[in-house]
Amino acid sequence: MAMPTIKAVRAYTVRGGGADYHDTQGYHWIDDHIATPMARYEEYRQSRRSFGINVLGTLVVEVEASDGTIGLGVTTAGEIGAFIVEKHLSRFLIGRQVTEIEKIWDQMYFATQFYGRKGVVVNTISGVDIALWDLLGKLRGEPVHALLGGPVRDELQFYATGARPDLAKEMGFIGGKLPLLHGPAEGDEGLKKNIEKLADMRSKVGDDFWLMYDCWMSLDLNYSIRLAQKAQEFGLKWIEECLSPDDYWGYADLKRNVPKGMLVTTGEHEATRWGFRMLLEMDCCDIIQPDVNWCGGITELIKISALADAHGKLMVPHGSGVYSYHFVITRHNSPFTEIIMSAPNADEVRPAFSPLLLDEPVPVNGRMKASALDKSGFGVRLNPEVQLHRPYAS
Ligand SMILES: C[C@H](O)[C@H](O)CC(=O)C(=O)O
Ligand SMILES: [Mg+2]
Repeated sequence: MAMPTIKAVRAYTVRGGGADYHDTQGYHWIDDHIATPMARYEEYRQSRRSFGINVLGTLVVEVEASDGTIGLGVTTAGEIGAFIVEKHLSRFLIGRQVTEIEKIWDQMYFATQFYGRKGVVVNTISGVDIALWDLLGKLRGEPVHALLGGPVRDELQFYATGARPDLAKEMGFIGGKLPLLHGPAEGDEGLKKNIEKLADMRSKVGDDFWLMYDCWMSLDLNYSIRLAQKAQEFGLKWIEECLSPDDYWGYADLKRNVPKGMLVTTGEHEATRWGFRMLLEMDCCDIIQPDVNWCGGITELIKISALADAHGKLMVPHGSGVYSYHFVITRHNSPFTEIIMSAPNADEVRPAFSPLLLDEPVPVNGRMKASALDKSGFGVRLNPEVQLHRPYAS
């Protein structure tokens, strides 16, 4: 079957929410005194926005085929990403068959390797890759999950990340992941408060509900082990992203030293098959958590997921809403998935990319039927009311 070719690539930026879920305004639990690597500086401890966690903003990529069909991808990369798409990556797309996804990925990655490999460049590649999968699905009239081999189960199960696991339990989720509030710079007093918070939440949710701590790269090995040991009494299911993503050796040590039964997870700031190969071969964790928006997109996630499977590990993606759902439903080693509670008080379920995308399905009672994903491509569209800016139109 002759497929259309790619006729245009457009990159837009958006402020105030969308893919960059840290790009919030006013009070939001996600910006409220959370432990970070910058919390060693008192002036950056209270708010993550104070050190620029929201500086990138959202990148929207549109890839248009010769028949006018448009594939859409969004990610965290903002204006830098828009520059990379329009000035560098578009040359690997214009005039190509829309089915050339693997070759386009390879060319985007190796052409940017001298200034890329991880971070904002791979976020940007991910956004383009997602738009290509969306376009292919739309042209074939199939959901992306069908292109990936189809569902292996009838529904997705979710845990919720946010400040209120007690409310998440009432909403039907299988677990709640709390942000760790205090890091090593706040000493033993902070450690005590972290444990009190967990104990309080455990008393509210009962014994059978999963509770996890997200440490967002903010700890050192010793603090992580002490936290894990003290948290065991309160049934902490996993301890997440304790250390710098570059400290593979520290993660391997941590995994050997947490209490038996407690899981170590990481990977949301890791990228590509090579980064995840390090985590897997060095036995750094029990669950890897690539973010589809940041790890290289769907094309790279296929490889990362297979590597994890071959190592007997689970792959439970970080965030990325509908882009994760289409993948998770197709893989046995991804038995559940995450939703980050984007409501400021974590008291209601909102679509991950709201208000930027329309038609994104949300879990109901902590679950989502596979049939909710049965639309062409990723089944989402841009909200016409959201203002887009195209800084580098070529
Ligand atoms: C809550 C965490 O600090 C972060 O904002 C989100 C995250 O790491 C996760 O959902 O995982
Ligand atoms: Mg995390």
